[in-house]
Amino acid sequence: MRRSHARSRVVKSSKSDMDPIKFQIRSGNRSSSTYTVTKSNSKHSKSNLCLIFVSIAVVLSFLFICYSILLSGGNRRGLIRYSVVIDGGSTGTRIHVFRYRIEFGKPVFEFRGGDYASLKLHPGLSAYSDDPDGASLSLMELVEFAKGRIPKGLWKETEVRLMATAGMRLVELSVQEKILGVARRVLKSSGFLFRDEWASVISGSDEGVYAWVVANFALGSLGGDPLKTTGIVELGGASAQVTFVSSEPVPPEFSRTISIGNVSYNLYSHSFLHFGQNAAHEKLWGSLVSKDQNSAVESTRKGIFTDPCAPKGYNLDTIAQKQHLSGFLAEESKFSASLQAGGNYSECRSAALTILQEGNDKCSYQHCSIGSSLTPKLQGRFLATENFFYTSKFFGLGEKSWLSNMISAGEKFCGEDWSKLRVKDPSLDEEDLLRYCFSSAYIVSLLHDTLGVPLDDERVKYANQAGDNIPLDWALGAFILQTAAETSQHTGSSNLHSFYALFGTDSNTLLYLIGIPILITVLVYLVSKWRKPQLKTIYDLEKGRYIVTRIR
Ligand SMILES: Nc1nc2c(ncn2[C@@H]2O[C@H](COP(=O)(O)OP(=O)(O)OP(=O)(O)O)[C@@H](O)[C@H]2O)c(=O)[nH]1
Ligand SMILES: [Ca+2]
Repeated sequence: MRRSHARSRVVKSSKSDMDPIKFQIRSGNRSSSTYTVTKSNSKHSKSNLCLIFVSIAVVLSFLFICYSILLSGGNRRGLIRYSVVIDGGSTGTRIHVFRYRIEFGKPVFEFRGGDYASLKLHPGLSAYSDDPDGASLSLMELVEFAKGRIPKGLWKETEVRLMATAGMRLVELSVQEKILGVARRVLKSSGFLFRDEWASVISGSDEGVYAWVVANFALGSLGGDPLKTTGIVELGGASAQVTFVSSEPVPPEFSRTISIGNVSYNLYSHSFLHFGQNAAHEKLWGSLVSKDQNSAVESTRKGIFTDPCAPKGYNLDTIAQKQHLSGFLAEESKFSASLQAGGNYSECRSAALTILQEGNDKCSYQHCSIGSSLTPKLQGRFLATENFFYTSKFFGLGEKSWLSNMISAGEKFCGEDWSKLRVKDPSLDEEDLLRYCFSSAYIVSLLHDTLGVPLDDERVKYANQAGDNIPLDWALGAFILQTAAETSQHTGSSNLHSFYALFGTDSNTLLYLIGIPILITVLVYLVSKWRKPQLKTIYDLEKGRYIVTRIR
């Protein structure tokens, strides 16, 4: 844009060899004048340009890294995972919520504080045999408990599994499927990651292996020398489990092999269904009131049966009624007997042994221990969990010689008058208090009379947690095995883990390693922009003189 015969001169600023861009501006009635806007010279502009590119590139890479971390669930969250296991037990259903980290491709478990929470609701799933839909209420309450402990953004990648045990094994298959169907509906709509096959009744052998895994994880022997591992013997409500590394040959139906890292463990693992403490006690009562010829105890007078495992003065009518109503009695044996409390520990112990040996006559091995199953001679150290722990704690038994002290504690408790026992423990539910007489006899009969553990054997200790207060609950073992297997599958493919491996795993480190260089670059760039303004001199025709002006 330019006016005729106007003079236009272009003066290059002596100060810099910049290429001029010329244009004329008409301002009002004043004659136009020519300004020279000069581009910065190529050298200066090149350095600014590459500075701009560098800072943009670095800022973009920083954003990409943040984005990829967020995409994988956020920095700390990208390292954090959750998992949920529901234990469908005979006396109750317990949900376990686990939080863990992936570090260098390996899962890191803590099982305390915010890393672990559990809630148990009564009754167990098998109690809903007549009303399977009723099971949904307690399952939904358990799911809400878990949701309250997992960030909503992670629900869809959090796996939930329901594993039912002895209580459900005792229920007919068709009823099991109905109850599992209800559970699957609830878990499918929970918002967590769930597949139908993740709700099932697990085998007793699996339950024993999982209990063995958490015990040895807690003791730090998982992954080490098989002969330095610790066995478990677990006295549940409906079943009892025995799992340990056996150097004796083990028939295939009792043999389990698991590998941790490059170590293989050849385990004996078996769950004795119906031989849990509550189931065995029910069996005792059933044999007392039925006319069953091999009843655990003889009747004193016609129709009057004495229960040696009930302290004198305890009213057994409710128990007898319940046995009768629960159909525990064989059809042909009409309910005619009445029960009276005998309170005699040694008779109770021999009644317990009779129950433990039920089925021995059908033994197909060279020798059977419990029922018609084989148990190799126990070797190495053992942790005795669940009812072994609860009853030992109730009697205040120390670790030392706890098994032999169980006898004297049981003799005292069973022989005491019921009214005195009630006064001593008024807060306890009557049936729970009553169970301690049978339990003290059943424990000695199971470990010593049946499995051959010497009364003063210090290799067997009772416990319900180990190591760093890790609960000895088989559900934790199931979670450990499941997570370790999944993580080792995924580690290879996830470059994010190698990213963390490179930059370490702590979010602060990431921040420093990436954030500071960015900051420096941006500061350098900004300072460079704010350095003293680039000035240039131009000749103003109108004013007829040189003026100094700044480049934008
Ligand atoms: N005395 C006492 N017994 C308990 C306590 N908690 C659980 N038990 C008993 O310990 C046994 C096993 O506990 P859980 O594994 O929670 O019971 P469960 O899973 O419903 O039973 P199973 O299906 O046989 O494993 C059962 O006989 C319970 O009655 C407790 O606090 N005190
Ligand atoms: Ca259990």
